[in-house]
Amino acid sequence: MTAVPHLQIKNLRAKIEDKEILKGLNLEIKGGEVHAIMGPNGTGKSTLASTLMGHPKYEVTDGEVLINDEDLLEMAVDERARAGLFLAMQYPSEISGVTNSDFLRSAINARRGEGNEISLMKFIREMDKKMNTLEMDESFSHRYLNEGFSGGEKKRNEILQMMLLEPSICILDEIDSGLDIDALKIVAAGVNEMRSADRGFLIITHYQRLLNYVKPDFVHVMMQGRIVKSGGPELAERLEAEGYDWIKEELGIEDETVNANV
Ligand SMILES: Nc1ncnc2c1ncn2[C@@H]1O[C@H](COP(=O)(O)OP(=O)(O)OP(=O)(O)O)[C@@H](O)[C@H]1O
Repeated sequence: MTAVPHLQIKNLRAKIEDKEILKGLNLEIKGGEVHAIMGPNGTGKSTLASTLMGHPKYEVTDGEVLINDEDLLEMAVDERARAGLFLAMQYPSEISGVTNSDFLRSAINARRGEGNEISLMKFIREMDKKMNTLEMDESFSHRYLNEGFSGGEKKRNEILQMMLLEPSICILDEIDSGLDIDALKIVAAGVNEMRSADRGFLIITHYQRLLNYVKPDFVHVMMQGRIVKSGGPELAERLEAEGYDWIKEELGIEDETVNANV
């Protein structure tokens, strides 16, 4: 029996160009759980996602992150992916000259390792199946990665990648932005299909509407580079209805921007 995946973030601090963005963030995600993070613009949500994935522009200055009890921060980006971490990016990159299917197959094989590559037939079958679920036209498999994709098509493609890679800890950074209502439901169905006891999710979003379709177990509010409040789905409903002022008042926060607390 494989152990339940587990991500532990302890007192994480990170900076970019001498500006501290993450200021002692704590969070724990286990397999089977869906966590949502909401928070005002510029409070460090994407920084958290990129820091966890190992983007070199962020420097970790303190704290610890463990994935299945192993030190995530010591791992190179590809090792993090192999350890089961996945990030669906807020702004996916375009790569001209590399077809979507070549990219996806390389990513799967890199994860599976030498000698354990997926056969071409199996890959095509899997990709077709997942593209069907996401209602993506077959042409997206041979178009260059994200090149000319609309905002919503890029987001669907990120979820396609997640479905094919089958990671154990999935970070979805504003996967709902740019999606029309039908696309939102399709993407949410893709995420829900992936929910299992073997997989945990961290969903970064500004809007309750995604959480109507992907029901979170925990909702966290991030301000000034750390989690300042946690609750259940009712917290997201209150944020949608009332915004963030009540939390700032409750916690005595005068300015929610990260600069205010440097
Ligand atoms: N290269 C950089 N130099 C200076 N500051 C930066 C740099 N990159 C990011 N930042 C700052 O880091 C802060 C956190 O940005 P981040 O994208 O993590 O916020 P966010 O909570 O995801 O915001 P949003 O909700 O708008 O997506 C912002 O104030 C941003 O301007």
